[in-house]
Amino acid sequence: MEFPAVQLLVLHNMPWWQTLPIALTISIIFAVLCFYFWATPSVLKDYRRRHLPPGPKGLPFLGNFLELSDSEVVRIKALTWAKHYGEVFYTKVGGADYIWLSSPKAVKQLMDKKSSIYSSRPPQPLAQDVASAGRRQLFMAYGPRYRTVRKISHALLNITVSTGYQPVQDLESKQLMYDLLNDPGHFYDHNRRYSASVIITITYGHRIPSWDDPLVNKIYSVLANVQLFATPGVFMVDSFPSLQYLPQQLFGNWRSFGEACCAHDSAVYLELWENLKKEVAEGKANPCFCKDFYESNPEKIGIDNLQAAYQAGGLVEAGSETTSAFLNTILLFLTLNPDVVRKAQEELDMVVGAERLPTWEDEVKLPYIRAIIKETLRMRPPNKVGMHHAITEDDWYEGMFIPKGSYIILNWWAINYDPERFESPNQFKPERYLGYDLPAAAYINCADPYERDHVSYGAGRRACPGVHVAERSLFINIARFLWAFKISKKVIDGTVIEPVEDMVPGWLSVPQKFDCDIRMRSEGHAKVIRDAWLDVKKGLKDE
Ligand code: HEM
Repeated sequence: MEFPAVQLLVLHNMPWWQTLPIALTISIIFAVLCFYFWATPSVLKDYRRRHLPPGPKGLPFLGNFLELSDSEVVRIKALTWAKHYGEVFYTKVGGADYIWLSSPKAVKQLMDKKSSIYSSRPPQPLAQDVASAGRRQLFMAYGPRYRTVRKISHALLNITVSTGYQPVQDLESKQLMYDLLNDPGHFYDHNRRYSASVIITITYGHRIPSWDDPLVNKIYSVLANVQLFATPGVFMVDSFPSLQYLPQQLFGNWRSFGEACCAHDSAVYLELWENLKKEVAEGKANPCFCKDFYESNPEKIGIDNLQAAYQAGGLVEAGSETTSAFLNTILLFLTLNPDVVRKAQEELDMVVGAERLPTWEDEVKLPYIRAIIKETLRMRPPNKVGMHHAITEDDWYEGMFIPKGSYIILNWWAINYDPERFESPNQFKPERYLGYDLPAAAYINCADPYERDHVSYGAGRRACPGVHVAERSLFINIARFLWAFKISKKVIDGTVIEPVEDMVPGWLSVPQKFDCDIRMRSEGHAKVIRDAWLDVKKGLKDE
């Protein structure tokens, strides 16, 4: 036990300048420990934390960061932990508490019924404060500004207004079928063009007639930024928000990166917004959300120019890649499941016949098509992690303490894959949804949480306001696609090419490009598609 004493003696005999590095090291360790204890809640500071939900033990300082930082494996962990620890479990990243809601009941009781305190978003110094200049609705904390932007998006996307967008979706869907007929090899980008064109027409009043349109490049360059800075684990600062107070050089220069993203994204959105204002001034603006929004004088309700630009651009972000990812995922699952294609075509032939395209009026008579869409949403929720909300007050659930400020995660991988509700959950079986006669939007509000079809449109006050637009796009295109085309695995020189089933790296569940073979069912079907598109095209003044 004489070691410390010997050390002290040695230090004592050293000239003072030689003790400096040791003193510096000790000070840094002391400062880091003080910072950690200041930033990290503990049972010592709050005894109620003894009642936190159960969960996997994490490492000191890091908590469960390492297990949660790879977005490709989080969903597997999320499922395993839900099985092991139950419907509400706890993980930790640095000083942040993560509460995972893994049953329909917990989601209903907390996110839906107590939505006034479960509807914020966690702090994201990079993704929201710096890279989005605090203005992206999707990442915005609950508060007066959020309530204003939410009101705007709901006014634009509620069920009545959304019905008014059907002619836009009908027209774009006719072009999509025509493009698939003439160039089936590029189906992936045709679906993306469709989705971008619908939401850009609704928002800015301009179509995207081709995937090479320069506007698409601009918008997708913004989406690429979002995909990068929103992916958990890529930048430490959004997992450990208190790191924002330390020099950014220690953490990948996150601030400079965020500022560069913000400069780029703001320039894209401001240019679109300023062009729109000019069109309105010159009396040339087409009817669209931005025109009505600008004419309503957004400054009057506290929306500055940049917020207005992000409000419009944010809709395009939220509505384009999500919709096209699902269209492409459905085609992937159809390629892998020829029996499903056969059953869907039997239904379509019986209800629609071969002489005309399916329309929205057919939807109630096409339960199998609706079931295909629900089954895809169940199997591939829109992101790989789960949807993060944040709680703004302390709360309790069945004897478990939920501290204010916790990340509340809608664990859709566990809920949508629960074998008790969905037998053989890894199998694509649309039949399980026969009898679910309502659209997804109606199930979001159903009183019995176990009657909900899936949770892939979120929950509570943050649930997707674009659900009506999204569901109409998925229905009309999948019904028309299956009515018109055969789809199967590609065969080259007698060899069957298995389609890639993986998703692209990043946060969102976007399928990778994959091979499949798409052909017309008959010349009669091809003629209906050609006539439908050429007829609509005649009326388009911009082409
Ligand atoms: C299949 C397509 C889509 C899916 C699966 C989807 C799903 C989601 C989910 C899960 C959320 C977050 C919910 C939560 O935090 O609990 C969300 C938010 C949002 N979605 Fe969608 N969405 C889709 C399409 C659309 C479309 C087409 C639009 C616009 C036309 C849209 C607009 C929005 C907006 C504005 C938000 C932010 C809501 C907020 O934080 O207040 N979405 N969506």
